[in-house]
Parts: sequence; C-alpha cells; structure tokens
Amino acid sequence: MPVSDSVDRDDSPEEVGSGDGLPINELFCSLQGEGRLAGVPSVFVRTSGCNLRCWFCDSYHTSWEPTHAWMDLDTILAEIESYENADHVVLTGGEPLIHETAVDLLEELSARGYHTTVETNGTVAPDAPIDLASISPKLESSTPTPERAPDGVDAGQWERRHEADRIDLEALTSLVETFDFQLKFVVTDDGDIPETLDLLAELRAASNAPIRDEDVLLMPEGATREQLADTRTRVAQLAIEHGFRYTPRLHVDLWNDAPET
Ligand SMILES: C[S@@+](CC[C@H](N)C(=O)[O-])C[C@H]1O[C@@H](n2cnc3c(N)ncnc32)[C@H](O)[C@@H]1O
Ligand SMILES: Nc1nc2[nH]cc(C(=O)O)c2c(=O)[nH]1
Ligand code: SF4
Ligand SMILES: [Mg+2]
Repeated sequence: MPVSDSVDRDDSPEEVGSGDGLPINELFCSLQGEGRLAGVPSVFVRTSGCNLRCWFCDSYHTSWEPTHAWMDLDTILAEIESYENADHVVLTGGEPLIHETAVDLLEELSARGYHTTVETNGTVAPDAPIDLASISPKLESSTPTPERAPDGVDAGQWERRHEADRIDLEALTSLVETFDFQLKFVVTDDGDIPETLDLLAELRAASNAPIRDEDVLLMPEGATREQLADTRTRVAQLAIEHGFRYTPRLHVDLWNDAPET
C-alpha cells in the first residue's frame, strides 16, 4: 500500500490508544531481510509511532516524523491476504506494541494460520500470540544527542526520554520467557560490546528461560549500502569473536533504502 496515497500526519502517535484500527505507515510484501528467518517471503505491516527515538532509525517516518494512513483491521487483513503466496507476516514499526490493537491483529493472524514475527524494541510485553519475538534492545549508542540526531530535529527532550526508557528489564524478561525469540543488537563497532554483554548477563540472571548465544544476533548499523559497507565486516568479526550470530540486512543489499522493501 503506497501510504503516500492517503497521508495522515500526527505529531504524537505514541499516545494513540485503542480502537478498531492502526496507524499504518506502509504494508508490502518482501523478503524478511534480518534475523534467523532472513530470506523468507513475508508481508510487512509497519505501524507508525514509537516510544523511543534512535538517532539512526531507518524508519524516520514512523518515529521522528510519524506519517500514516489509519486502517481498520478488516482492511489490513484483506491487504495481507491479497499476497496469496506469503504465509509469514512481520509486524513492525515504529514500535508496534505501543498500540493495543496490535494484539487484535496478531490474534486474527494466528486464527488464520499465519506465522507472525514481531519486530520490537523490547519495552512492551504483550499478551498476544507471537511466533517469533524479534527483540532489538537499544544500546546507549542509539541515543540521540545534539551532535548525533537526524537533520532538522530537536533531539533535546528525546535524549533524556530515550535514555530513560530504552531498557526495561521486566519487559525483556517477560518477552524471552513467553515467546520464541531472537535478540538482535544493532552494532557499529567494539564500543557496543561491553553493554551488550552486561545486558545479556542481567537478562540471563533475571529470566527463567535459557538465552543461548545462538539466540543473540549482531546486526550492522546502516540504513544504506554505503553505511553498511562501513560496518558489516567489523560486526561480522565481533560475532565470530564472541560466539554470537551475525545477521545481514538483506533488503539493504538488495534494494538499498527504498521504501516498501
Ligand atoms: C525500525 S525498527 C522497528 C521495530 C522496533 N521499533 C525496533 O526498534 O526493534 C526495525 C529494526 O530495524 C533496526 N534498525 C533501525 N535502524 C537501523 C539502522 N540504521 N541500522 C541497523 N538496524 C536498524 C531496529 O533495531 C530493528 O531491529
Ligand atoms: N525486508 C525487510 N526485512 C525486515 N526485517 C525487519 C524489518 C523492519 O523494519 O522491522 C525489515 C524491513 O524493513 N524490510
Ligand atoms: S525503537 Fe525502532 S522504530 Fe523506534 S526509533 Fe528506534 S529503531 Fe526506530
Ligand atoms: Mg526495516
């Protein structure tokens, strides 16, 4: 769905609550580009609105400048079902789990037999049927600062809020105990590793669920081929060094930063 057909701008979609619909930024069919299901044809449902503001967010129009069309559940489901060959659905954003209606969508998808992956920053633990919780906890290196913010945005108030909210150990523990999961860390260089290891140790201590090294994926930071060219070899080496998995960003290799890919 080309969202530009019906754009509805909202400055505070993170406050959006319940209702029989979701703010949708884009809905398209592609290959899962990240994580252990990379390469699987999947329908992507991208909600708008986020409770965090990573400086590097590759989905700027769901976070820093949220843009969306409001779609009711029946319309979303009909669009998903129109991609007849896909039986995997990836619910992403923005942060999809800030929307209560995301639970209704996941229940409908489960009832229809879809495999569901939810891409989440790990700050919300829902009561919903999710086949793979793809959790991407945000490291300190994601925090926006005046020197490290997208052009033209006022990072000031978000620096504090992002830093305060980016890690919620209780929500992370609940997610790994409840769902099949992968932990996907966005990494630029070895400066990101100590915090990753500390968080893993805390989570392993807090949770009853085993967290194997193979559940931990290092993903190179980069929204474009050019940016990835700078980070991926370094991040691959770090994965080898620490015994974690490396995940490519297949969609960036294939389509660079084009929308609806
Ligand atoms: C746009 S986010 C939406 C889901 C959720 N808000 C989250 O952050 O997990 C989807 C995925 O893209 C990753 N991501 C966003 N910007 C990125 C970048 N510049 N480089 C690498 N990964 C990025 C996130 O960490 C997450 O795994
Ligand atoms: N092809 C493709 N795979 C993805 N996996 C996770 C994505 C996301 O933005 O959450 C994503 C995306 O935007 N495109
Ligand atoms: S949490 Fe996800 S959607 Fe929100 S700003 Fe960070 S990468 Fe973007
Ligand atoms: Mg993406």
